[in-house]
Amino acid sequence: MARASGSERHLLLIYTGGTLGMQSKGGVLVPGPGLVTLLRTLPMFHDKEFAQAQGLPDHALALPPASHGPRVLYTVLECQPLLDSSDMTIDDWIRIAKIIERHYEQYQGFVVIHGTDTMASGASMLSFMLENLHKPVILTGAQVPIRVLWNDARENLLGALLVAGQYIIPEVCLFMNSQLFRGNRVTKVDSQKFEAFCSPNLSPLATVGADVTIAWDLVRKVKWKDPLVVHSNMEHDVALLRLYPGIPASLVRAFLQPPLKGVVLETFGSGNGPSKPDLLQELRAAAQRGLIMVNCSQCLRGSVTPGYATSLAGANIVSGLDMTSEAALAKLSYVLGLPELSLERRQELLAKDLRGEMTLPTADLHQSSPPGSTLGQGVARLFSLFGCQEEDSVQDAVMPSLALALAHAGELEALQALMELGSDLRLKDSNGQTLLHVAARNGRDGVVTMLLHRGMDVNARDRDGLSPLLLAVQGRHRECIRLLRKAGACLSPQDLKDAGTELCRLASRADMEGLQAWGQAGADLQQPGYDGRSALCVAEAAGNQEVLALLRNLALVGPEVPPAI
Ligand SMILES: NC(=O)C[C@H](N)C(=O)O
Repeated sequence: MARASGSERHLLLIYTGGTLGMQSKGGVLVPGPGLVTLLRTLPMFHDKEFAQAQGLPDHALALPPASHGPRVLYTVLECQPLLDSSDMTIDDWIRIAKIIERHYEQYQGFVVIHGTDTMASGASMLSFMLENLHKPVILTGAQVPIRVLWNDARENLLGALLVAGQYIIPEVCLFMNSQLFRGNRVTKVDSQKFEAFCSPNLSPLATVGADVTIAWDLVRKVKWKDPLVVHSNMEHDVALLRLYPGIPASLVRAFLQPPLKGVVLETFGSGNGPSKPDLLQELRAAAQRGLIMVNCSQCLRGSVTPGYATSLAGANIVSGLDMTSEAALAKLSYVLGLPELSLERRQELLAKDLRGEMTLPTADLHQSSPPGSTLGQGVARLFSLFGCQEEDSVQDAVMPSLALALAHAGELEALQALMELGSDLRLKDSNGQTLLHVAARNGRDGVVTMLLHRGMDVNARDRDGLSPLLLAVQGRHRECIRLLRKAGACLSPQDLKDAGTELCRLASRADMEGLQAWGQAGADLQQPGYDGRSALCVAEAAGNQEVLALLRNLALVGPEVPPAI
């Protein structure tokens, strides 16, 4: 695969099965092959013209351009066999982790199409298997197949591709119904509604509406120097046991027998269970045999706490705090799969927050905000997020949008800091506007000065043929016009011609400020408008002495600096 340019990001879309691509056979839904063929025919998933014009290889699909951010290209990898996620096992998730490992350097992000039934388990497993993840891995799926007219498949898939392609959220996530969740925090709560998942103890990492809102303070920080480690040695002999009122001790004993090595006990309320001596005795005996147990509540929200006499204390059970059962089982499988650790060390690891899967009681989530503007704070967060990493993927994906936003807001210092980090000065937004366009359009004198010092092309044109100078004139940003003119900005012959009609319009409205801006930019005040009359004629006909004086004055003084090109 060719290396994507700064304005493109290439993702791997791994299709494992699930309802999203299912077809009806004999009256029931079964995983269906050929998803890529369908995606190629849907304009929202493939911009054929762009692919042809760019000569993209056959395997690459291209999303249509988004309003901002890089173009997302993706390649589909269809797994064999495709599975209903109810048939998936730890080995299937290990296979997915290995696919990601194999293609890790080639792609800037990964989207995994997965059935929703066990997606929370899959996302949890993958989150522990993929240590030091630097790139987004987003699982998505659907409640209704993509081939059905009214479905959630298209929006889920498109949202997952866009988020993975445009933001560096270096976690295993789950995207459904416009929300991006941390993968090991979710659980499926609805078998029918599009809102199938909830993340009971952690807010979404991102929400996609008219805008994409990312909760950067929740996104996990990455140690960029540490390489990805894929843990494929997961323990299979782990299980979940849901307690219920009156559960017999004999049943618990039978369940906890070898080869079981770890169990997640799903307990009542804040981690409670029946305090019958025979039951507690079975738990203690299991712990003595070396069985590792984790206590997770059957409640969706809240945490396990040792507040009651019925809290199963003394049975050597690790508190799962606010973990979901899916995350706890995956964590057990991971921790028990780590080689050569003592039982105590494994229990210690289980009690730690390893992948953001649980909230430690002491965690201070309300750190004081850094000073400065909201945007400045965002940049500070980003800097802390990326630390001293050398990943060019950060520059490719985050920096362009951020730099444009900073130029727009006139955040000079933050923009300079971004430049030091290596942000590309030649970047453009989806309308082909440069940072200089954006700063000039918004009258950001400081940013314009800095960009001119850095040698930006002063006469660059956007897709509509507009230059920074024209945008500064339209905004009547006099200081920007002066700076640009001084740096050699000129109106083109076409600009000069088009200016005739605009000058007449301004003269008829006695818009002194507008006329001054055009005069300062070097417009020819004699230039006739569409009906052959010049601004001077218009002012004379209206008898507006003030406008006449201004126009004559401007005509006498002439353009300040270089003549028009
Ligand atoms: N909505 C779905 O994807 C359900 C399907 N049974 C699966 O998990 O594969």
